[in-house]
Amino acid sequence: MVSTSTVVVHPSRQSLADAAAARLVVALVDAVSARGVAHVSMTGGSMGSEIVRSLAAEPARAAVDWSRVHVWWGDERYLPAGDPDRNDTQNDEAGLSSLGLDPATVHRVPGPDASASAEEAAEAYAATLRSSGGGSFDVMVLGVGPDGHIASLFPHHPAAGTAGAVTVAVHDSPKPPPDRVSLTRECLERSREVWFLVAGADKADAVRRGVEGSPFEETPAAHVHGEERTLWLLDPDAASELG
Ligand SMILES: O=C(O)[C@H](O)[C@@H](O)[C@H](O)[C@H](O)COP(=O)(O)O
Repeated sequence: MVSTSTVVVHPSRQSLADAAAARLVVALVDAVSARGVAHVSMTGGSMGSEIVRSLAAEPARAAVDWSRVHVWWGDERYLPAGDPDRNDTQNDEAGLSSLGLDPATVHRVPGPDASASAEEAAEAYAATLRSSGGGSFDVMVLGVGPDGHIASLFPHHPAAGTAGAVTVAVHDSPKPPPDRVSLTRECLERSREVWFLVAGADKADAVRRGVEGSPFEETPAAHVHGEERTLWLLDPDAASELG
């Protein structure tokens, strides 16, 4: 059972980030009170850091028992730990490390300093997902590329259609850097809620295709839904081509 998409347009990029952060606080509080633990998957890209920056400034964040929150990433650039181009590094710099998370439940994808290949890193991340109760997320936060990619699942890319696995190594990514590790589509969908965070006129066509429908090979974002809810959280520019 997958949910239909709900579109929410915010007055600006900043209010999109702020509202998404507030929404995430409530989702995490509810998950911890219902199940004693919360699993959230964060994203790279500009909006991935914007929501973290807003979260770090959100007064209500104090309501979250961060020691019970597991943080994952929908994808990671295959670069050494601490590399400025890694998604987790950029999220750290935006304030992730100031939230009070337990480092043991911040699950970082191994880089070439801790694995022999992106394939080995993907396998290790999958093993962590299996052993840490991940692979079933309360919230899956995803940015969307101008081409309709999500995580590191790119249109017409051989890795995008990977089935029967929760992670995949991606090479020759059309968005640099070329080597990455990504959750697969079926893993992304093991989420109670999927939230697409999208801002900017350059995404308007991808948003239209994502919301109104397009083949997976052309628009992976159109084929990832939450089990309970799928939200397209947009600024006016990103929503500008919706009917
Ligand atoms: O590793 C990455 O590059 C991201 O995970 C990627 O999927 C990103 O979320 C989109 O490309 C949107 O990025 P922007 O919000 O910066 O356009």
